[in-house]
Amino acid sequence: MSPRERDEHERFERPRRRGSRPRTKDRPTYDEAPIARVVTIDRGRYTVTAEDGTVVTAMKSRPLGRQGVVVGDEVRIVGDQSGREGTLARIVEVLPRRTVLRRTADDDEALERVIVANADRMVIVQALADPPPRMGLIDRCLVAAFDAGIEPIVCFTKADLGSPDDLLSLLRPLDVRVVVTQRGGPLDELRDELRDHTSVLVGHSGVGKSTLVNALVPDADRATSHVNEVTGRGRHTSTSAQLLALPFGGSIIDTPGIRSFGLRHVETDHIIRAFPDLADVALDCPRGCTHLVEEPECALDVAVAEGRLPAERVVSFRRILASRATAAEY
Ligand SMILES: Nc1nc2c(ncn2[C@@H]2O[C@H](COP(=O)(O)OP(=O)(O)OP(=O)(O)O)[C@@H](O)[C@H]2O)c(=O)[nH]1
Ligand SMILES: [Zn+2]
Repeated sequence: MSPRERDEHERFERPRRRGSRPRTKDRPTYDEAPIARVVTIDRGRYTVTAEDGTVVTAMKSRPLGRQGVVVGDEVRIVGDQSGREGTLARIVEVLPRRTVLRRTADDDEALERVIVANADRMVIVQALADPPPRMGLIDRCLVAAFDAGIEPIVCFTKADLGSPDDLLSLLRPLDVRVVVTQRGGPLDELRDELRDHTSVLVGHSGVGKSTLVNALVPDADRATSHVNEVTGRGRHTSTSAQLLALPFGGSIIDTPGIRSFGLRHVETDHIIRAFPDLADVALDCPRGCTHLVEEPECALDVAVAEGRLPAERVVSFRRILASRATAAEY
């Protein structure tokens, strides 16, 4: 460690008291350490971008303890932030997360894992054919988005191979926005949805995510190889999500690692929040009502019978609720 680095170390590690609201005696504060964003993670090495765009490799430092750091996190870093090859900064603090996308780790495991932090939009990518679209999978992604308070949109790809009409009629009662794309086709509508947002892309292998990402971020490959220069590791060994800045504002987080969304942790209350009209009516439900079709006195049924709610909206909401219980793997 150079003398300059050591100085910086001490400056940030010395506990400081602030004004009238002192922190715990032994806990250092890093309020002046620069903020960076985690763009990808590979075997304990965190690639972060500083506010000026410098790409820095960092590791977790002791003050974090067992706290997780995920892609999309905003962190404070100390140490060498030059980004030069072979240098390593340290992550000393994770800033409060605005959103977290999580999943139950496994069906036989009660653990929840955070996948991505601070996304405010989820793009559910499904091909119209090859591989065939699966409404059940869209439903499960919607549940995950509603649970996390992340606004979902559905992006149907490969429009040259199939028609979106049937799926559109299934989605219409859910009030979810949809864009339809095809390779080489216009992307203006999708760009409008992504601009100035942090969007997490989910979808299984082969749906055309890379094709989309490359069209949206023309230098995505270059950015990836730059990361490789820094970490000295190959892209394909990583199962981490990766955050890419969009040239028109905002960023996207590609998630090759998401193979499944265990959804056992998701509570009905979290889903119904995304359906304000139903939530209003459900205030009249008996205590503990699950709002599922077998509930004898669910207020949603009463409202449908009295013409206060469209039946198809309640049916769609129940399909979403029920999708939590279906197989996690996709
Ligand atoms: N016909 C057609 N094929 C497409 C379209 N978009 C992508 N493809 C093809 O579909 C295949 C999968 O596309 P990718 O972009 O690699 O899909 P991905 O979702 O990134 O898949 P992984 O890389 O395995 O995660 C490739 O052969 C693409 O050329 C499209 O709009 N129409
Ligand atoms: Zn009910």
